[in-house]
Amino acid sequence: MDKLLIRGGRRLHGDVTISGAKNAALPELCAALLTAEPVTLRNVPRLQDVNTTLKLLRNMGVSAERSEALPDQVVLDAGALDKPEAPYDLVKTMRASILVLGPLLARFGQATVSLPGGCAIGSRPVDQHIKGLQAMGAEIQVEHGYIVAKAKRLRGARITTDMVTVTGTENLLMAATLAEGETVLENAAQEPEIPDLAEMLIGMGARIEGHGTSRIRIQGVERLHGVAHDIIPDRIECGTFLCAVAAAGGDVVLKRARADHLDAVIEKLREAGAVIEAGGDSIRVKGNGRLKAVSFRTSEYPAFPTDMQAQFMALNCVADGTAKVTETIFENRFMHVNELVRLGARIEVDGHTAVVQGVERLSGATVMATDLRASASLVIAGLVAEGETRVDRIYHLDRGYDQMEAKLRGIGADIERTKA
Ligand SMILES: CC(=O)N[C@H]1[C@@H](OP(=O)(O)OP(=O)(O)OC[C@H]2O[C@@H](n3ccc(=O)[nH]c3=O)[C@H](O)[C@@H]2O)O[C@H](CO)[C@@H](O)[C@@H]1O
Ligand SMILES: C=C(OP(=O)(O)O)C(=O)O
Repeated sequence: MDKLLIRGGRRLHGDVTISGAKNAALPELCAALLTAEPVTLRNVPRLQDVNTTLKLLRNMGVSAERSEALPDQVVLDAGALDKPEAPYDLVKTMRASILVLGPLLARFGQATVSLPGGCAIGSRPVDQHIKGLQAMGAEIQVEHGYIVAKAKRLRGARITTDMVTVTGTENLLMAATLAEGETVLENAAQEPEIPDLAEMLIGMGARIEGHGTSRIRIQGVERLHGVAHDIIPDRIECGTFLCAVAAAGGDVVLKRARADHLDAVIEKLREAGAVIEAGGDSIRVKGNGRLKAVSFRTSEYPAFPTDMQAQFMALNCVADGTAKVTETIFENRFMHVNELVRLGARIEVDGHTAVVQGVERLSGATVMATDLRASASLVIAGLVAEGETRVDRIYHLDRGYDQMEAKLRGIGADIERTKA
């Protein structure tokens, strides 16, 4: 099993190109199910989750290939789909597989999708996806671990989800594009990946207004057509590199980055003492000297993202002072704490809050990645720790970061992938 070996203490210099967003790529690959015409996605990141999604779509009879000449491009064709099913074996490694449910039901009138099950950061139910599709007229049974959904044709409805849900909003948005009449999604998620998906759907002929706000209106159409769409840059990958440079020190330009998608994180980094200069499609970050510990609370966009909580906590571990980190989205997203403590961090967890008392230095050790962003926080901690840090179980990292260690090596980090 692959591990990362990091020798800490190097400052980071140079530039890094940010990849396409995982959380936009996954729903957008699934959106290709909504049409019988070819769909081209550009700026598709090279991630395990993308590979899993392509495998899932191929298993249904969709042709889904990366272009050999242009490897960041994927061409999908769901014209010959013959099996509207997502089996457990493919779904279990990736919760975002639930995103095939809305499109399959809307275009084929039926879908059988395995329930995704729990995962390390929390129980993550999909009741709101089901409730929304039922409001659109779907008959849904949950049997033998599968969601079995049927609808002759979905019909528009007004749907208010109990909480803000990102993939829930995406599933219902995709389903509504082919429903009969108007759908209004209230309490919709506003994460940048939602307007990106909506723009792609509009390019396919969908009629959508209000995306990027908490009320999205969709007028259903009879059919959608093919499109070529560019995926937005990954704001979480970008935020991860911002934290890494701020913590390790140095001067790095992140290219193909969207500062306007990261306002809350950039504000906190500036409060900590990092220098951040936002350009048109790049961000320059300079870290010089010890940062100040900064408290924050995760919440829905545009507030501080839960997907950046672990990485910013790593930075707080070596900052001056004490910070309170409150997680409000997932009930079990502090799994990195015990591993950071193994590196010498001082952190106490009380319910949804972790109190981090900054220390002068961390010391390298062997640690274990427990989920995707936890892995990234351990990499950041390894970059600032004295001596060698070995991060085990990095298949979590590979799920959502495109060649992270190569990108870090490119800016001067001493990091390598090993088998031992
Ligand atoms: C592929 C993708 O885009 N993943 C992101 C998406 O996950 P995902 O879409 O799974 O997360 P949600 O926004 O749905 O979850 C928010 C909260 O609502 C709860 N909930 C959600 C749906 C539901 O039917 N019932 C329910 O109770 C969840 O358990 C969680 O506590 O948004 C999360 C929150 O920004 C991010 O951390 C993930 O990176
Ligand atoms: C939690 C995450 O992803 P997923 O929803 O795909 O598990 C994440 O990207 O941090």
